[in-house]
Amino acid sequence: MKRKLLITGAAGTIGSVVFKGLQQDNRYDVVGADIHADEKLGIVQMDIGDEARLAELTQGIDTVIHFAWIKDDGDFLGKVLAGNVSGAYKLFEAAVQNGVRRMIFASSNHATGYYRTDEKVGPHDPYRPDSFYGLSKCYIELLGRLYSDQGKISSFNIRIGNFPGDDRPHSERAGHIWISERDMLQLIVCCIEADDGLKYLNLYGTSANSDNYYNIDYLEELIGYKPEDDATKLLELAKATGRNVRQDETIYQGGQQA
Ligand SMILES: NC(=O)C1=CN([C@@H]2O[C@H](COP(=O)(O)OP(=O)(O)OC[C@H]3O[C@@H](n4cnc5c(N)ncnc54)[C@H](O)[C@@H]3O)[C@@H](O)[C@H]2O)C=CC1
Ligand SMILES: O=C(O)[C@H]1OC(=O)[C@H](O)[C@@H](O)[C@@H]1O
Repeated sequence: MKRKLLITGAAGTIGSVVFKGLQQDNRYDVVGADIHADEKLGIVQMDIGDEARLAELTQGIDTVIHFAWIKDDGDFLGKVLAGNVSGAYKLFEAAVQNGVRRMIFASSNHATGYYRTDEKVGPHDPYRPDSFYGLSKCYIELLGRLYSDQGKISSFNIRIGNFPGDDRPHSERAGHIWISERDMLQLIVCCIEADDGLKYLNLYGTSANSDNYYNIDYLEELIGYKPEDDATKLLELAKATGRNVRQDETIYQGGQQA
């Protein structure tokens, strides 16, 4: 039987690529949902704050892939807490009520953005959020930890590096954290298909960048993730062909200067 997937934020930069990729994979039946419905693309309407709609959409779902996000870090009490964090809670509740097997959450490199750029960071290093945005990602990761420890759902948090939407790295910083479209799709499939015994996982989502800030090597053995692209090489090529590469090396991995 096909696995039934729900993708939130399916009209967004990453969600649209993943939605299209998974629709073409005959192992899956995919429902794409977003606050901006798109009839042509088959994306249904859903507001992450609407509990009744979430209860409806999570029925019969095997795996939820949660990308929906309101990008406004300036409004901590409103958009961040009352929007994104509360929305994630409502989604988890609906998923658990409907017996969803696994939640894959689009976390971010900014959950640990205050590590220095000369450090190599792995999933067991302590949180070091560099913004309210990063902090809210930590909070939602821990929501997943709680539900997982309670035995209610398997919960994976992918700390995505940089996915700009045109499938190429644009800056020195991206050279350390970028992920290509095909690697993102592969990683999502690996997370969906990972052993049911894996109840909780934090991982960094990047391509095989030669200068990665993060340790991702163990993922091949653990979940079969074998990234094919390397931002460092692509940036060298870009420079050689005269394309502009932003010089934005910073003190901290998340891009903060102080
Ligand atoms: N693009 C990147 O480089 C990175 C993205 N991420 C995370 O990945 C996720 C997706 O990122 P992008 O695709 O870049 O963002 P995006 O802004 O392009 O997509 C977000 C989608 O969520 C939808 N949305 C917003 N509010 C909603 C609501 N109340 N209910 C339902 N849908 C709603 C938007 O309409 C949009 O289609 C986000 O959670 C983001 O924090 C993490 C690290 C890096
Ligand atoms: O750090 C980065 O480059 C990216 O990190 C994120 O978490 C953001 O969602 C994305 O808009 C940034 O571009």
